[in-house]
Amino acid sequence: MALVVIVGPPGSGKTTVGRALAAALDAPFRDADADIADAAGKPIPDIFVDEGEDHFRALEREAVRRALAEHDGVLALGGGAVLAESTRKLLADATVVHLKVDLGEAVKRTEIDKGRPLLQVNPRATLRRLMDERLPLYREVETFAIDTTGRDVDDLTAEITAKLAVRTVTVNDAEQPYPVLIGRGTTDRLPEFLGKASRVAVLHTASTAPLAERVGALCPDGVEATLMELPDAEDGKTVAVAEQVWEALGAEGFTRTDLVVGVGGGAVTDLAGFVAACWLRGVAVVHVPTSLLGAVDAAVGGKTGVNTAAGKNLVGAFHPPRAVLVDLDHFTTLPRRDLAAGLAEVVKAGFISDPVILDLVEADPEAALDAANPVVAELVERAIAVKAEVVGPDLKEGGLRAILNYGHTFAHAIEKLEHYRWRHGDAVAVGMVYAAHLNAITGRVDLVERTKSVLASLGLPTTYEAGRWDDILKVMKIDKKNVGATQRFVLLDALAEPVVVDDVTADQQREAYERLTA
Ligand SMILES: NC(=O)c1ccc[n+]([C@@H]2O[C@H](COP(=O)([O-])OP(=O)(O)OC[C@H]3O[C@@H](n4cnc5c(N)ncnc54)[C@H](O)[C@@H]3O)[C@@H](O)[C@H]2O)c1
Ligand SMILES: O=C(O)C(=O)C[C@@H](O)[C@H](O)[C@H](O)COP(=O)(O)O
Repeated sequence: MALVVIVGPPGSGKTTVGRALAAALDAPFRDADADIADAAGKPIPDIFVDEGEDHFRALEREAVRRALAEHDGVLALGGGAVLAESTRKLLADATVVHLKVDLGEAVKRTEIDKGRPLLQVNPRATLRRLMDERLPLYREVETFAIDTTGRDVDDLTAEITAKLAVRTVTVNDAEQPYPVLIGRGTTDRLPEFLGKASRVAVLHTASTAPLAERVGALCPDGVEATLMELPDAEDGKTVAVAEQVWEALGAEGFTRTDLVVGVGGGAVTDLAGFVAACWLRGVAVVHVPTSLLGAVDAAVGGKTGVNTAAGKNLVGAFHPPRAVLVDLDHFTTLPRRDLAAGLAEVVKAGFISDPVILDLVEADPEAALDAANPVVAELVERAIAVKAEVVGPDLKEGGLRAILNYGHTFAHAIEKLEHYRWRHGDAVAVGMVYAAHLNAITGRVDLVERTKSVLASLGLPTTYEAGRWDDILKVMKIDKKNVGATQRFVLLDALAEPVVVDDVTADQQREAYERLTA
């Protein structure tokens, strides 16, 4: 395992929690204070008495340097170890857990311990001074912080273990690479991505209001969070709603260094990204997707936009986020139908690039529909990895990115004809069946049955109303992929071999519709 370092003030529980964490991770535990005492051949209070604090700090720097180089497991540092700049530099690349505790509880936890030389006289005042002095240094080195006040060791260990399991996919955007954090509790990492913001606009809907409150509360003193509630789903993805948000930003005096945070499904993150792209010609946006679809698709890649009378997503901008915090805990409140809709885009990633996704879903569709099942984490990470590989080199859809539109030509037509009342993922599911028929009709690959069966196993629709071909064709003719009057489709030459083609005839298109609706 990789090294995990525990820091924090006296009484925060570094040794106790460190030991429990090591046991939970089945990894060795090491205590830097014990190393110092071993090296000196006497207990730490005796070092303070005999040689003084400066000598102790020199021993500590060396003990920590050695432990960081040698140890592979959990390492607890003494409370003052971060005072050394050389130690803080060494911690820059490590995973550092900062244990916090409030003063009253720290006093209680330390008062019976006579092994703490700095706390022998006036412990409360001394602890307060040490905590005030060292807090900025713990913050400087922390990967994340956990408040231990009033909590038991098992509870703390479970939270730290979950936070350590966070995976990061980096989107190598040409202008500014950005991280997509995937795991449980990633929402709490927001403070790392505030930059120089003194104002944060948290955009959300009624369904994500409690979470938006929590996100606002993560902003430290000096950073003012304003919550802005949007109409739900596609009703929020309009120019009129964007304009209301811009007016609110103006009233707040929102500047170029301030930050927009989108907390919600794909509709919220699309709107939040669009608002951020246009305000002052571009301010930073961080996405906290709360739907599966938002996490695996909408929040990643920098496509932002609104719907207009002309069609779906026809007005928008490419505006990559500063970071995406995919918190798997949020999916547990998603209705099954919305989980399934998100899985439609996951399955799309399987067909265009990563067939292991299809194998996983086919092996156990019910597990894929259970937000608490570990397979969901794997599916999410795989789908995001597919998206990151595509949008990194091609933000503006100059070529490769079009493959992400597999199934979407027909899907966007359904969405428009249904006045955006269909779930996006449902429409994409039907669109992929249409694309599968086109693959077969144009002599490429026959994945029709596999497509229908994997989607149906998730409870997704695989067919559409008959008798609407003329309306559908009309909408497909204004698809964004088209070049002039030439329609372009994303098809598959084989599984995971997508291709963008411009020679699908009118008869083939109609035939695919007939087969879809038969
Ligand atoms: N920008 C892109 O690259 C991209 C990619 C895919 C989709 N999209 C867009 O994303 C939108 C679809 O996203 P969506 O499927 O998330 O729809 P959505 O945002 O409308 O959310 C679906 C429903 O789930 C609710 N919801 C969200 N999170 C919840 C939670 N944790 N618990 C309970 N309810 C919750 C919402 O309030 C909403 O009612 C479409 O507008 C689509 O065009 C954009
Ligand atoms: O990110 C992309 O590029 C995609 O095409 C992802 C699609 O899954 C997504 O539905 C996107 O909203 C479609 O974009 P659009 O440009 O076709 O509106």
